[in-house]
Amino acid sequence: MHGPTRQSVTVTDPIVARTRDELAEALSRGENESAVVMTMGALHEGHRALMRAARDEVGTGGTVIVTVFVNPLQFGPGEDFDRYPRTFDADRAMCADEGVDVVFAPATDELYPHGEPQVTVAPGPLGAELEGAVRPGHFSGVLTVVAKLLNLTVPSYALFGEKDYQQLTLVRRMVADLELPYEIVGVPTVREADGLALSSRNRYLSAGERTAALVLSRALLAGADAAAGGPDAVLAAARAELDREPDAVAVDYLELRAADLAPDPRHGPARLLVAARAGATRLIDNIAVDLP
Ligand SMILES: Nc1ncnc2c1ncn2[C@@H]1O[C@H](COP(=O)(O)OP(=O)(O)OP(=O)(O)O)[C@@H](O)[C@H]1O
Ligand SMILES: CC(C)(CO)[C@@H](O)C(=O)[O-]
Ligand code: BAL
Repeated sequence: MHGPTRQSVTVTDPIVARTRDELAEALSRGENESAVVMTMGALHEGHRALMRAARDEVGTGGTVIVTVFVNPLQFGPGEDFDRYPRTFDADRAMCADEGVDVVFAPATDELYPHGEPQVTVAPGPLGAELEGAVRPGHFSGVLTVVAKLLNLTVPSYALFGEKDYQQLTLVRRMVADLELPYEIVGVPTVREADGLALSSRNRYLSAGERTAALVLSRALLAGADAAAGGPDAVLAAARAELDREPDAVAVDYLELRAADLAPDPRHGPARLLVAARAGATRLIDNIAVDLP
């Protein structure tokens, strides 16, 4: 009898492209479909889910690209651009683990060689609501860099997490309104076992703030569970959960929107969204709600 044999797994390092020329050279090697996952680095299991979904889209013969770029254009003054976690070695290791083919990690002046761009993408009215109301200019910065990264990576698919639901919605709208030839794929939110949505910013939280932050997912679940009672019941149930611990977090908004984020949904698929600060850390989360 033979004992168990250990299967050896070969992990191939992805090509790391720092310039647009290196990216073009790396992409010229792949002949099949490609998929891109755009990130700001500090990768976690949510990003891993996006990489796996990307691989599912293109298969083993396709090319999976991960971009790592902390985009200054989407940060306002006083936000955390300077202290945003930069963990490139660990990020590259996760990409290798997931069989990612190409990591595009440009410096700021590679992507913005003429400084701040003169021509940017206007996100429309939704860009000034919810996150956009708290972070003016944020979605113009996001959509501008997403458009640039789409056009540099030229993927068949681009994957975005539902955790940033407004971002996903606006990216879909940009692609539709500007006739961009890319398919946008949304990926469900990955959570810790206790419900907290994974986020690179979770690492800013103290133990007490992390516990306090759990009120967000509890409020969303309470809201979704109350869907049979209609929109007012959803909001009341979520609000009651937040009010149970008034000092846990400082809520920026709790809103129920249609699935496309139009205001005041009455029936059908809707989305309950929340944003709050736990200490100095801003967190967002959302959940699907099925209104009768
Ligand atoms: N928990 C998650 N589940 C699924 N997708 C996620 C999750 N967290 C982030 N993503 C997605 O990963 C992509 C890159 O996001 P990003 O690098 O900003 O990570 P993040 O954790 O959202 O960081 P931040 O803390 O800055 O919000 C986005 O499409 C985002 O929606
Ligand atoms: C899409 C994105 C990578 C653009 O900088 C960023 O907004 C993010 O990480 O969600
Ligand atoms: N995850 C969204 C990017 C940002 O907060 O700037």
